[in-house]
Amino acid sequence: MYQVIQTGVSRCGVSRPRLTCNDSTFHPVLNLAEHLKISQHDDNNPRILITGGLGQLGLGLASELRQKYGKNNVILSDIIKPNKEIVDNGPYIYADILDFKNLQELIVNHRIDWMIHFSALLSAIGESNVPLAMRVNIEGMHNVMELAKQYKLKLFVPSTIGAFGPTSPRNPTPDLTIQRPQTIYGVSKVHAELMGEYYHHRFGLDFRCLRFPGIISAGTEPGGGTTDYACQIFHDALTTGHHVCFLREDSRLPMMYIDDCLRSVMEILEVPAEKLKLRTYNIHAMSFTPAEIYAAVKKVIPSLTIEYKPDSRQGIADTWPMVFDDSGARKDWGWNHEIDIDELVKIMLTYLAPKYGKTLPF
Ligand SMILES: NC(=O)c1ccc[n+]([C@@H]2O[C@H](COP(=O)([O-])OP(=O)(O)OC[C@H]3O[C@@H](n4cnc5c(N)ncnc54)[C@H](O)[C@@H]3O)[C@@H](O)[C@H]2O)c1
Ligand SMILES: C[C@@H](O)[C@H](N)C(=O)O
Repeated sequence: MYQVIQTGVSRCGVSRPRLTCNDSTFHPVLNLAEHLKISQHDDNNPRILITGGLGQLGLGLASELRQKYGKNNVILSDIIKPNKEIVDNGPYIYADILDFKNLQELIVNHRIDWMIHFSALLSAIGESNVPLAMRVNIEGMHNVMELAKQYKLKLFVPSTIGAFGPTSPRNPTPDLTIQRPQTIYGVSKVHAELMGEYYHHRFGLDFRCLRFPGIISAGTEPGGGTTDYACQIFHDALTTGHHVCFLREDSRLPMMYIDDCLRSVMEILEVPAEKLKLRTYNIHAMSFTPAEIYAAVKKVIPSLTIEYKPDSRQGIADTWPMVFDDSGARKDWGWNHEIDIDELVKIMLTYLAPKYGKTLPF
């Protein structure tokens, strides 16, 4: 009855097996809906589907959205098998963004109103498998955008500092400027920005896009990007006491704590359309180098040591913005970050210390 096929990738780019069923009486969507009771939507709130929801950002966003719009109105999806906690916390469903018909079925059966499109291969993983990155980041995004147009969904797609390249002004980088990225990740994100804006002007799609800095979180792992060192240094500070950094000490990049990032998504989803002068905005919080974050962590954990062993990710970082100009977002819809570098260090270490059985001096 069941067979194993290979499909898509996990967040680390490895092919994952998936079970399919060849029994024609078995209906995966309806049976799962019945099982999870996800057809019982709460009130008149929007019904929201998150793609790629088991990565660094999706779980946190689902939690915020569920608090605001109701648990059963927010459906997490991915191609990864969820653990029990994820399933207990609200509706979760399998959705491969390369499968147009399946996505269409989900949107119809669950009467989806908004879509948050998180599925992607990030910068470093994308360079290690360019054909797959093209499929997931470009073909998958086409599927999502076309369905959002057909079913008149509000669509949020994140972009990134990686959507800029060596010919862009890097300090600061404005909303509208030269964009000639040199990674497949960046190329696919510029394509998503342009397609979303085209669909908005041509078909009236309510497309909203924020360019995120490198996102730093403790509760979820980063998915294979160029900014991942800025998460890893906190784990190393509390375990081995030594961090091997894959970027040079002076590589300045824009960064943001996950709470600010998730709040930015919650806010942009609700901004009245007439306030949006752009459909793609930069958002900024802080900007630091490995040497600066090392010094900030070392203030709390003086025994921490670091060595710099730049690898292929250095070549990517060298082409990215150092500081984002997000004055457009601040002016048009009131964006404001809350967490700076010292606060970030305090939050990350406070969150992670119990996990590693450590006590902190504050
Ligand atoms: N995390 C950051 O620092 C950052 C910064 C800028 C922009 N973004 C963007 O935000 C979004 C979410 O980022 P993240 O850090 O959570 O990414 P992540 O790599 O942690 O998660 C991406 C998810 O996409 C899923 N995926 C891969 N192929 C798929 C497919 N065929 N169908 C469905 N899902 C598939 C993966 O299983 C994974 O769970 C991405 O679009 C990313 O480009 C993230
Ligand atoms: C910056 C962002 O898009 C991601 N963290 C990456 O490094 O690829």
